[in-house]
Amino acid sequence: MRITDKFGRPLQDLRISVTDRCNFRCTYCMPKEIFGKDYPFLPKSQLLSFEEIERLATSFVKLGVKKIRLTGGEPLLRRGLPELISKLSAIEGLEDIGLTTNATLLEKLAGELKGAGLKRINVSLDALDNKLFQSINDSGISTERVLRGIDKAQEVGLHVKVNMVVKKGMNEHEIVPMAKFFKEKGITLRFIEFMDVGKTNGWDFSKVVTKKQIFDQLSSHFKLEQVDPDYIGEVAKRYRYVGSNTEVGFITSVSESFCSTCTRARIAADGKLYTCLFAAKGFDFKDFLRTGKSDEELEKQIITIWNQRTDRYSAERTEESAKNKDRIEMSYIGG
Ligand SMILES: Nc1nc2c(ncn2[C@@H]2O[C@H](COP(=O)(O)OP(=O)(O)OP(=O)(O)O)[C@@H](O)[C@H]2O)c(=O)[nH]1
Ligand SMILES: C[S@@+](CC[C@H](N)C(=O)[O-])C[C@H]1O[C@@H](n2cnc3c(N)ncnc32)[C@H](O)[C@@H]1O
Ligand code: SF4
Ligand code: SF4
Repeated sequence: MRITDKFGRPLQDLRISVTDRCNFRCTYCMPKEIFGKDYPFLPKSQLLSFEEIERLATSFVKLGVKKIRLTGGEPLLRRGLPELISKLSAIEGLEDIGLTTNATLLEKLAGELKGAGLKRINVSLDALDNKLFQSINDSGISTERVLRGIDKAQEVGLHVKVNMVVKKGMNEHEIVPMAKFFKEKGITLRFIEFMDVGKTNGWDFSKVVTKKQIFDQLSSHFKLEQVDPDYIGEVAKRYRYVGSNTEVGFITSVSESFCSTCTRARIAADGKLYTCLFAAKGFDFKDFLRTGKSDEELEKQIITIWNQRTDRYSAERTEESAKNKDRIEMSYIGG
């Protein structure tokens, strides 16, 4: 079945945040001043169980979802995650499962994840320089540990891409070193424009490094050619280093919105369904599932929500909306 929203955009991808906890305190995502020792993270009873996630995912796949991405918080902190991947891998009609992670537990878990049916993984790393990386993640974890996780993932046969958030004054000088390093390794690196997700990360237009600025830096070191998208609605704009098969990508939510082809639904850590990364309100599927609703009722509810969807936050972003509009925090919704 294929369902569409008010702008004719089909429902094709589902991103599921499996925990709101993280062992990093990236300054642009979970600043320590807000997410401190006393921060009220969700108790386990308020997270969807694996059975609940499986049930929801099965309904979404029936309604057209082809791709599921697990995220967080840090998804590898959720105990038994490979078990969830096994359950999701068995859903008929689901073509792709991905995981987005900070990779601190990847060296330990890569084999199990692969064994459970995971094929690809996106690792977040914002700098090679260890001091700088530690000042960004604010948790003392080293670049080396992330790189060991990446090596292990490749060793067990997971396809790896790397995500780098670029923020003015934070890590622009790491753009070229990161590109060189991952080009050598044959790993796709994607540069992400700093986004105004949530209300706690001190976002400001002046701190955004745009795709054009990043591209200009790269162009003085590498020759790049554009690559056509693999499918409509692909998040990253892709380029290839001329003469190789290695790619770089740009995720341009701020300078070039991609809302017109957005096919993504999101289930946050608290079991609420959001139809945009920048939404303020979600529909509580945890409560819905826990009050004994049938699969038919579940599917009807998803259809109703998707049919009413009009989200296009990035396309409409203004200084005013970025400052004042309420929106869910990144660590709940998972990017
Ligand atoms: N504004 C916006 N940003 C998005 C959207 N989807 C993903 N992103 C951002 O893109 C960055 C990379 O996300 P990933 O978790 O690696 O997922 P992906 O890029 O869809 O992964 P692939 O399937 O490998 O292309 C994160 O910062 C996300 O928040 C979207 O629909 N809107
Ligand atoms: C919220 S994290 C969750 C998964 C995992 N903890 C990780 O970092 O990969 C998902 C992605 O969102 C990105 N992200 C977080 N905050 C962001 C922001 N304000 N702007 C752009 N990307 C952001 C992260 O760099 C990461 O690639
Ligand atoms: S970006 Fe990922 S690793 Fe960093 S604080 Fe957010 S959830 Fe944690
Ligand atoms: S801003 Fe919202 S509607 Fe636009 S691409 Fe991102 S998630 Fe989709």
